[in-house]
Amino acid sequence: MGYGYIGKKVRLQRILRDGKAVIFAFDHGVEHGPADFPGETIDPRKILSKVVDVVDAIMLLPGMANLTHEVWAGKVPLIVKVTSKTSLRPEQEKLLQSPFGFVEDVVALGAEAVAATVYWGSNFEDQMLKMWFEVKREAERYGLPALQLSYPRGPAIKNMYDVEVVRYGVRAAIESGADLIKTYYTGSTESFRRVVEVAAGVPVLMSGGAKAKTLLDFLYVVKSVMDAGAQGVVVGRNIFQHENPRGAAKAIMAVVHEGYSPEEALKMAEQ
Ligand SMILES: O=P(O)(O)OC[C@H]1O[C@](O)(COP(=O)(O)O)[C@@H](O)[C@@H]1O
Repeated sequence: MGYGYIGKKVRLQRILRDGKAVIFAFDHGVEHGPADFPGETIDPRKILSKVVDVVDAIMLLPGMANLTHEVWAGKVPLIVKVTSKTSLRPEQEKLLQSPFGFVEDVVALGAEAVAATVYWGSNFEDQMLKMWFEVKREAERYGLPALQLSYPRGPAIKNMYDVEVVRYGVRAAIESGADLIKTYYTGSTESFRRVVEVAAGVPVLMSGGAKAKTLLDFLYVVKSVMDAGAQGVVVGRNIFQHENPRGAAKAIMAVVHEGYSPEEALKMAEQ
Protein backbone atom coordinates (compact mmCIF):
# COMPACT_ATOMS: atom_id res chain seq x y z
CA MET A 1 0.00 0.00 0.00
CA GLY A 2 1.45 3.38 -0.98
CA TYR A 3 1.67 6.34 1.40
CA GLY A 4 -1.49 7.83 -0.16
CA TYR A 5 -3.68 6.34 2.56
CA ILE A 6 -1.85 8.46 5.13
CA GLY A 7 -2.13 11.63 3.03
CA LYS A 8 -5.86 11.10 2.72
CA LYS A 9 -6.27 10.70 6.47
CA VAL A 10 -4.16 13.79 7.21
CA ARG A 11 -6.07 15.90 4.69
CA LEU A 12 -9.52 14.66 5.74
CA GLN A 13 -8.62 15.56 9.31
CA ARG A 14 -7.80 19.13 8.21
CA ILE A 15 -11.30 19.46 6.70
CA LEU A 16 -13.36 17.57 9.31
CA ARG A 17 -11.53 18.88 12.38
CA ASP A 18 -14.21 17.81 14.89
CA GLY A 19 -15.68 15.25 12.52
CA LYS A 20 -17.90 17.95 10.96
CA ALA A 21 -17.45 20.61 8.30
CA VAL A 22 -19.03 23.65 6.68
CA ILE A 23 -17.60 23.93 3.18
CA PHE A 24 -18.16 27.13 1.20
CA ALA A 25 -18.97 26.18 -2.42
CA PHE A 26 -18.00 28.90 -4.90
CA ASP A 27 -17.90 27.24 -8.33
CA HIS A 28 -21.17 28.79 -9.48
CA GLY A 29 -19.46 31.10 -11.96
CA VAL A 30 -19.43 28.22 -14.44
CA GLU A 31 -22.45 26.13 -13.42
CA HIS A 32 -24.80 29.11 -13.19
CA GLY A 33 -22.83 32.05 -14.59
CA PRO A 34 -22.50 35.66 -13.37
CA ALA A 35 -26.28 35.82 -12.80
CA ASP A 36 -25.65 34.04 -9.48
CA PHE A 37 -23.66 37.04 -8.19
CA PRO A 38 -25.87 40.07 -7.52
CA GLY A 39 -24.30 43.43 -6.70
CA GLU A 40 -20.84 43.38 -5.14
CA THR A 41 -20.85 39.58 -4.90
CA ILE A 42 -19.54 39.69 -8.48
CA ASP A 43 -16.11 40.34 -6.92
CA PRO A 44 -14.78 36.89 -5.90
CA ARG A 45 -12.00 38.30 -3.71
CA LYS A 46 -14.50 40.39 -1.74
CA ILE A 47 -16.78 37.43 -1.07
CA LEU A 48 -14.00 35.01 -0.19
CA SER A 49 -12.35 37.52 2.16
CA LYS A 50 -15.60 37.59 4.15
CA VAL A 51 -15.71 33.85 4.80
CA VAL A 52 -12.20 32.34 4.66
CA ASP A 53 -11.63 32.83 8.39
CA VAL A 54 -15.10 31.50 9.26
CA VAL A 55 -15.74 28.26 7.32
CA ASP A 56 -13.87 24.95 7.51
CA ALA A 57 -12.99 24.76 3.79
CA ILE A 58 -13.74 26.38 0.44
CA MET A 59 -14.44 24.63 -2.85
CA LEU A 60 -13.26 26.42 -6.01
CA LEU A 61 -12.51 25.58 -9.62
CA PRO A 62 -8.77 25.66 -10.49
CA GLY A 63 -8.77 29.02 -12.27
CA MET A 64 -10.57 30.76 -9.42
CA ALA A 65 -8.26 29.17 -6.83
CA ASN A 66 -5.30 30.57 -8.75
CA LEU A 67 -6.88 34.01 -9.16
CA THR A 68 -7.78 34.45 -5.48
CA HIS A 69 -4.89 32.66 -3.77
CA GLU A 70 -3.82 35.76 -1.81
CA VAL A 71 -7.22 35.66 -0.10
CA TRP A 72 -7.44 31.97 0.88
CA ALA A 73 -3.88 30.56 0.90
CA GLY A 74 -2.72 29.66 4.38
CA LYS A 75 -6.07 30.71 5.88
CA VAL A 76 -8.49 27.92 5.00
CA PRO A 77 -8.33 24.38 3.52
CA LEU A 78 -8.99 24.35 -0.23
CA ILE A 79 -10.98 21.76 -2.18
CA VAL A 80 -10.65 21.98 -5.96
CA LYS A 81 -13.48 20.76 -8.19
CA VAL A 82 -12.17 19.35 -11.50
CA THR A 83 -15.47 18.83 -13.32
CA SER A 84 -18.05 21.37 -14.40
CA LYS A 85 -20.46 22.42 -17.11
CA THR A 86 -22.23 25.62 -18.06
CA SER A 87 -25.96 26.15 -18.22
CA LEU A 88 -25.35 27.49 -21.74
CA ARG A 89 -25.34 23.90 -22.95
CA PRO A 90 -28.17 22.51 -25.06
CA GLU A 91 -30.89 21.09 -22.77
CA GLN A 92 -30.10 17.52 -23.76
CA GLU A 93 -26.46 17.91 -22.72
CA LYS A 94 -27.02 19.52 -19.34
CA LEU A 95 -26.66 16.25 -17.44
CA LEU A 96 -23.03 15.87 -18.41
CA GLN A 97 -20.06 17.50 -16.74
CA SER A 98 -16.67 17.81 -18.44
CA PRO A 99 -13.15 17.66 -17.04
CA PHE A 100 -12.32 21.12 -15.66
CA GLY A 101 -8.74 20.64 -14.44
CA PHE A 102 -6.36 17.88 -13.41
CA VAL A 103 -5.51 16.27 -10.10
CA GLU A 104 -1.89 17.38 -10.39
CA ASP A 105 -3.16 20.99 -10.56
CA VAL A 106 -5.12 20.32 -7.36
CA VAL A 107 -1.94 19.14 -5.66
CA ALA A 108 0.07 22.04 -7.10
CA LEU A 109 -2.49 24.45 -5.64
CA GLY A 110 -1.93 23.00 -2.16
CA ALA A 111 -5.48 21.63 -1.88
CA GLU A 112 -6.68 19.17 0.76
CA ALA A 113 -9.17 17.38 -1.52
CA VAL A 114 -10.43 17.06 -5.06
CA ALA A 115 -14.14 17.18 -5.99
CA ALA A 116 -16.07 15.81 -8.95
CA THR A 117 -19.75 15.51 -9.84
CA VAL A 118 -21.58 12.33 -10.86
CA TYR A 119 -25.13 12.72 -12.21
CA TRP A 120 -26.38 9.22 -11.35
CA GLY A 121 -29.13 8.26 -13.78
CA SER A 122 -28.05 10.73 -16.45
CA ASN A 123 -27.94 9.75 -20.13
CA PHE A 124 -24.21 10.44 -19.71
CA GLU A 125 -23.69 8.37 -16.57
CA ASP A 126 -21.16 6.24 -18.41
CA GLN A 127 -18.97 9.22 -19.36
CA MET A 128 -19.30 10.74 -15.89
CA LEU A 129 -18.18 7.47 -14.32
CA LYS A 130 -15.14 7.30 -16.61
CA MET A 131 -14.28 10.85 -15.54
CA TRP A 132 -14.89 10.03 -11.85
CA PHE A 133 -12.57 7.02 -11.88
CA GLU A 134 -9.84 8.99 -13.70
CA VAL A 135 -10.01 11.55 -10.91
CA LYS A 136 -10.25 8.87 -8.22
CA ARG A 137 -7.21 6.99 -9.52
CA GLU A 138 -5.04 10.12 -9.54
CA ALA A 139 -6.39 11.25 -6.16
CA GLU A 140 -5.38 7.92 -4.61
CA ARG A 141 -1.89 8.27 -6.05
CA TYR A 142 -1.48 11.71 -4.53
CA GLY A 143 -3.14 10.89 -1.20
CA LEU A 144 -6.06 13.27 -1.84
CA PRO A 145 -9.56 12.55 -0.51
CA ALA A 146 -12.17 12.65 -3.30
CA LEU A 147 -15.42 14.51 -2.63
CA GLN A 148 -18.21 13.25 -4.86
CA LEU A 149 -21.11 15.56 -5.62
CA SER A 150 -23.59 12.68 -5.86
CA TYR A 151 -26.43 14.26 -7.87
CA PRO A 152 -28.99 11.71 -9.07
CA ARG A 153 -30.63 13.29 -12.14
CA GLY A 154 -31.94 11.77 -15.34
CA PRO A 155 -34.92 10.92 -17.52
CA ALA A 156 -36.00 8.04 -15.28
CA ILE A 157 -35.82 10.18 -12.11
CA LYS A 158 -39.09 11.96 -11.36
CA ASN A 159 -37.96 13.69 -8.17
CA MET A 160 -34.21 14.06 -7.54
CA TYR A 161 -34.88 14.92 -3.89
CA ASP A 162 -36.79 11.67 -3.27
CA VAL A 163 -35.15 9.78 -0.41
CA GLU A 164 -34.99 6.49 -2.35
CA VAL A 165 -33.26 8.27 -5.25
CA VAL A 166 -30.84 10.19 -3.01
CA ARG A 167 -30.10 6.97 -1.08
CA TYR A 168 -29.30 5.20 -4.33
CA GLY A 169 -26.91 7.98 -5.36
CA VAL A 170 -25.15 7.85 -1.98
CA ARG A 171 -24.83 4.06 -2.04
CA ALA A 172 -23.42 4.28 -5.57
CA ALA A 173 -21.06 7.03 -4.37
CA ILE A 174 -19.51 4.89 -1.63
CA GLU A 175 -19.22 1.95 -4.05
CA SER A 176 -17.34 4.27 -6.42
CA GLY A 177 -14.84 5.16 -3.69
CA ALA A 178 -16.04 8.58 -2.59
CA ASP A 179 -14.24 9.72 0.59
CA LEU A 180 -16.75 12.53 1.18
CA ILE A 181 -20.24 12.80 -0.30
CA LYS A 182 -22.32 15.88 -1.01
CA THR A 183 -25.96 15.30 -1.82
CA TYR A 184 -29.41 16.83 -1.66
CA TYR A 185 -31.64 17.39 1.36
CA THR A 186 -34.53 14.93 1.32
CA GLY A 187 -36.97 17.14 3.23
CA SER A 188 -36.90 15.72 6.76
CA THR A 189 -34.59 14.48 9.49
CA GLU A 190 -35.99 10.96 9.42
CA SER A 191 -35.59 10.63 5.65
CA PHE A 192 -32.08 12.10 5.74
CA ARG A 193 -31.19 9.64 8.51
CA ARG A 194 -31.83 6.92 5.93
CA VAL A 195 -29.44 8.70 3.54
CA VAL A 196 -26.69 8.87 6.17
CA GLU A 197 -27.29 5.20 7.03
CA VAL A 198 -26.68 4.03 3.47
CA ALA A 199 -23.28 5.81 3.40
CA ALA A 200 -21.88 3.14 5.77
CA GLY A 201 -19.74 5.68 7.64
CA VAL A 202 -18.51 7.76 4.68
CA PRO A 203 -19.13 11.40 5.65
CA VAL A 204 -22.31 12.81 4.11
CA LEU A 205 -22.62 16.58 3.63
CA MET A 206 -25.81 18.27 2.51
CA SER A 207 -25.72 20.48 -0.60
CA GLY A 208 -27.15 23.89 0.22
CA GLY A 209 -29.30 24.44 -2.86
CA ALA A 210 -30.98 27.60 -4.05
CA LYS A 211 -31.20 30.46 -1.58
CA ALA A 212 -33.90 29.83 1.03
CA LYS A 213 -36.53 32.55 1.70
CA THR A 214 -34.82 33.42 4.96
CA LEU A 215 -31.57 32.46 6.68
CA LEU A 216 -33.66 31.08 9.56
CA ASP A 217 -35.39 28.71 7.12
CA PHE A 218 -31.99 27.52 5.94
CA LEU A 219 -30.67 27.09 9.48
CA TYR A 220 -33.61 24.77 10.17
CA VAL A 221 -32.54 22.63 7.20
CA VAL A 222 -28.93 22.57 8.48
CA LYS A 223 -30.15 21.53 11.94
CA SER A 224 -32.36 18.86 10.37
CA VAL A 225 -29.47 17.16 8.57
CA MET A 226 -27.16 17.43 11.58
CA ASP A 227 -29.87 15.77 13.71
CA ALA A 228 -29.98 13.07 11.01
CA GLY A 229 -26.26 12.35 11.54
CA ALA A 230 -24.79 14.28 8.60
CA GLN A 231 -21.18 15.44 8.98
CA GLY A 232 -21.98 18.91 7.69
CA VAL A 233 -22.98 21.00 4.72
CA VAL A 234 -21.56 22.37 1.48
CA VAL A 235 -23.14 25.78 0.93
CA GLY A 236 -22.81 28.43 -1.76
CA ARG A 237 -25.85 30.57 -2.53
CA ASN A 238 -27.21 30.52 1.04
CA ILE A 239 -24.00 32.23 2.11
CA PHE A 240 -22.83 34.47 -0.74
CA GLN A 241 -26.34 35.63 -1.76
CA HIS A 242 -27.15 36.61 1.83
CA GLU A 243 -26.78 40.35 2.54
CA ASN A 244 -24.30 39.44 5.29
CA PRO A 245 -22.33 36.43 3.98
CA ARG A 246 -19.98 36.46 6.98
CA GLY A 247 -22.87 36.41 9.41
CA ALA A 248 -24.65 33.65 7.49
CA ALA A 249 -21.47 31.53 7.52
CA LYS A 250 -21.05 32.11 11.27
CA ALA A 251 -24.64 31.07 11.93
CA ILE A 252 -24.27 27.87 9.89
CA MET A 253 -21.00 27.08 11.72
CA ALA A 254 -22.77 27.53 15.07
CA VAL A 255 -25.48 25.00 14.14
CA VAL A 256 -23.02 22.47 12.68
CA HIS A 257 -20.23 22.64 15.27
CA GLU A 258 -21.85 24.01 18.45
CA GLY A 259 -25.33 22.49 18.10
CA TYR A 260 -26.97 25.94 18.37
CA SER A 261 -30.69 26.12 17.69
CA PRO A 262 -31.56 28.01 14.48
CA GLU A 263 -32.89 30.94 16.54
CA GLU A 264 -29.72 31.17 18.68
CA ALA A 265 -27.49 30.81 15.61
CA LEU A 266 -29.41 33.51 13.78
CA LYS A 267 -28.25 36.02 16.42
CA MET A 268 -24.66 35.34 15.29
CA ALA A 269 -25.62 36.57 11.85
CA GLU A 270 -27.03 39.78 13.23
CA GLN A 271 -23.88 40.71 15.15
O1 LIG B 1 -26.67 21.65 -9.87
P1 LIG B 1 -27.32 22.91 -9.33
O2 LIG B 1 -28.50 22.64 -8.46
O3 LIG B 1 -27.59 23.92 -10.40
O4 LIG B 1 -26.27 23.59 -8.37
C1 LIG B 1 -24.90 23.41 -8.63
C2 LIG B 1 -24.24 24.21 -7.57
O5 LIG B 1 -24.67 23.74 -6.31
C3 LIG B 1 -23.54 23.38 -5.58
O6 LIG B 1 -23.38 22.00 -5.73
C4 LIG B 1 -23.72 23.78 -4.14
O7 LIG B 1 -23.94 25.14 -4.10
P2 LIG B 1 -25.32 25.70 -3.53
O8 LIG B 1 -25.20 25.59 -2.04
O9 LIG B 1 -25.39 27.11 -3.99
O10 LIG B 1 -26.40 24.81 -4.08
C5 LIG B 1 -22.37 24.10 -6.23
O11 LIG B 1 -21.17 23.46 -5.95
C6 LIG B 1 -22.75 24.03 -7.65
O12 LIG B 1 -22.21 25.07 -8.40
